Amino acid sequence: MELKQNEKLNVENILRDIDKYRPRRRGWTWRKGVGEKRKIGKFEYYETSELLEKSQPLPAAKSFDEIDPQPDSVITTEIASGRFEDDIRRMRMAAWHGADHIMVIRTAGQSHFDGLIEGTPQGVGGIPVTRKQVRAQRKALDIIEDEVGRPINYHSYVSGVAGPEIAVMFAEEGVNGAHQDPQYNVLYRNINMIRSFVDAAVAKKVMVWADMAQIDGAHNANATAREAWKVMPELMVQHAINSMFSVKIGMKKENICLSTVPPTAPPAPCMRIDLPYAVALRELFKDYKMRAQMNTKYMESSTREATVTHVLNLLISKLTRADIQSTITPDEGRNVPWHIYNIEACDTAKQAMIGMDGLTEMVEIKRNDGELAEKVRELKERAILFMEEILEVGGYFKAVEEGFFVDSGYYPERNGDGIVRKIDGGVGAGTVVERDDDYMAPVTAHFGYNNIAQYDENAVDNPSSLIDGSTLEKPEKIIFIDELDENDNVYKRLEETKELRESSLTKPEMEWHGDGVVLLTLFLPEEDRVAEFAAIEIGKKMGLEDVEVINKEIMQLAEGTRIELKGRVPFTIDTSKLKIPPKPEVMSDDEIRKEIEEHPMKIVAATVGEDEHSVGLREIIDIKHGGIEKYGIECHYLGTSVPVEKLIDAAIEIDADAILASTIISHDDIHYKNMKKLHELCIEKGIRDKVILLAGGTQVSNELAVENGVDAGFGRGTKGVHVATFLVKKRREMRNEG
Ligand SMILES: Cc1ncc(COP(=O)(O)O)c(/C=N/CC[C@H](N)C(=O)O)c1O
Repeated sequence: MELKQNEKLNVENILRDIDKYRPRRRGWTWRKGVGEKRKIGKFEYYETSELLEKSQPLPAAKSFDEIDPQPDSVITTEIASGRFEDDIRRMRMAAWHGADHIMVIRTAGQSHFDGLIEGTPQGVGGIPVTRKQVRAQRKALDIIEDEVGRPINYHSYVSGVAGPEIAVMFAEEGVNGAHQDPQYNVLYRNINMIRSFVDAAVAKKVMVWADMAQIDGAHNANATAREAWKVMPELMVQHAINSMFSVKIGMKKENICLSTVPPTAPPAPCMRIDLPYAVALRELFKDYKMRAQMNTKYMESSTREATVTHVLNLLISKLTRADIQSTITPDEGRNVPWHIYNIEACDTAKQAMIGMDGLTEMVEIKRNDGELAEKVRELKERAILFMEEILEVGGYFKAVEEGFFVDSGYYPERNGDGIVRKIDGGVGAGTVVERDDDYMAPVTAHFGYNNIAQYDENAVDNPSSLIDGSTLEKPEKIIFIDELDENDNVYKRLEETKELRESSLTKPEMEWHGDGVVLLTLFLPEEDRVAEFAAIEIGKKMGLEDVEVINKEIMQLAEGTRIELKGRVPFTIDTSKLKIPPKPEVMSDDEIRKEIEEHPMKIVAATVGEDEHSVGLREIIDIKHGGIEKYGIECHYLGTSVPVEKLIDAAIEIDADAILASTIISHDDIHYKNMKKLHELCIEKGIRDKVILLAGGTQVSNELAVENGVDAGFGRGTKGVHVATFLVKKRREMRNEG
């Protein structure tokens, strides 16, 4: 299957023969071309990776020859709608916007499932990670990565009481990365610590076989702590525990990624708190990879505020190191992430990192003296003291029993309110049993005593040879279960949205195909409670259903409130009935230049009426902005607030081929009234059939301009080439008629 950029990804094709799909590779892929300087467009870049074959550049790229430089860090987007089939389209959007690490959140509470879930049930706040859903998404990512031209890493979570089973399924299905950190089970899911660490050892051993990248769970302490900056010493200890445990299991350090989050956010002086921590961490763990997370703790419902915080987080990444730059959607503080915000998050990371390309060639941090040096040293000392105290009390399990972790004190200060777990408590307590002497498991990547020799000396290094290969060698041995629930499955869900896929009907969506959700931003000159309830009324009167205010920001307590409202539209739009005007044709620069050389052209131009705006017209004329002068057209610019009469007299005086009237102000439709006046006065003066009349401005529509007598109207986004093309074509038409 190959994707065509102007065709939608067909989910049914992905599901077809899904039971026969095999992953194309194992393990994690870092970006290529990192460390090489490269010229992209007119610029030299120091810290980029190879370009994509296909991608969606930033909006401003239209002023820079549509270049789309790719940062050197892998960029992550987290996807969590609960319907994997809808998420596949979002993955494609994210890949086009530069994401090459797709992290799929699991459905709420899957950590407590003590086995694999099968089929394709719908999830909540994430998908129930099942073999079929993983397989379908990895298969989809194969064709998406072929389309954009860069490998994409697929990632989810190995945790909970079914950790080892998930790890094996991920290894079988070609998953490229996973969170794995037994501390997560213990602290946040209250799973018995002995069970968690034994499971983690088994799971990590399988992840080593699959060459998966591992992300730890330290960021959770940041998110859980009362005051996030207080747990900085502890975070380094948590990183150390999981990293060294992983090394002991055989995981290579370049696959061990520390999940590090800048702990604070404005209005705290966050750079002075977060930067020392980032420096200390990277120095202590210089042989490991850094997975820079963006702050999720201090995110409210303002996407703007979250984005600014995230740009500050990216500055820290650029000043220190980020092998993986994970993005958090700016709407995570208000709903399960929507497509548009996954893409905003990817663009924020790409835009900021490319904008800061090579920054440290000019700016370096004051590492050896002053506040930073003191803070770095202090953080390292606190972390080492913390680790030493763990050893003193008898090790990690004892320390957890004594509530060492996520205490609200800034270690060694302790407030006694840390998370306490008992060695013999929690989910799965007492479920770890000693292996019998004759225990043997004929499987690959087995952790611990396997006693193979007593069965076959030759199989010691290859236990699965006893059963002619395990599923890791013989994927045909995998038991693929298609569906378990005749109602809660992808086919039923696809039935619901079939009409939107197979007809010309369409609906807006934010999270799921056909959900009808739209987002409105409005301002009400009321205090926030009044504004909130007035906004809901407005949404209802507009015919929206399930109207909900998802963000409100006080502009001033009495003067007014900014509201963001979401609601559902109950209707569809039939795209076959839309009247879509043809895109303006554009001639090539050479073609236009040749025509003007053979038939010189003169124009007069001005901003008419009482209108002082000149920028737009200058962009259309001036050679600097790619204006029409660059084709050799002789332009006579009369300035701003020029009366229509004066503009016509000038055109007559130089025998102009065309008059360009710019008109930005649109109060009381003055722009169309000036166009009508221009047209009628040219008729009065007897030149209307000899001169081309063009009008332009941000509020101008071609239909209304032509209705008011001019030959064409040019609105927002018009470039010189559009105007020059029209002038050449219209004059040819007039010459043929003449
Ligand atoms: C080490 C670890 N294991 C498992 C899970 C998930 O496990 P459940 O299925 O119990 O939710 C997590 C979750 N972290 C949140 C993702 C964060 N937004 C991130 O980008 O890292 C985790 O950190």
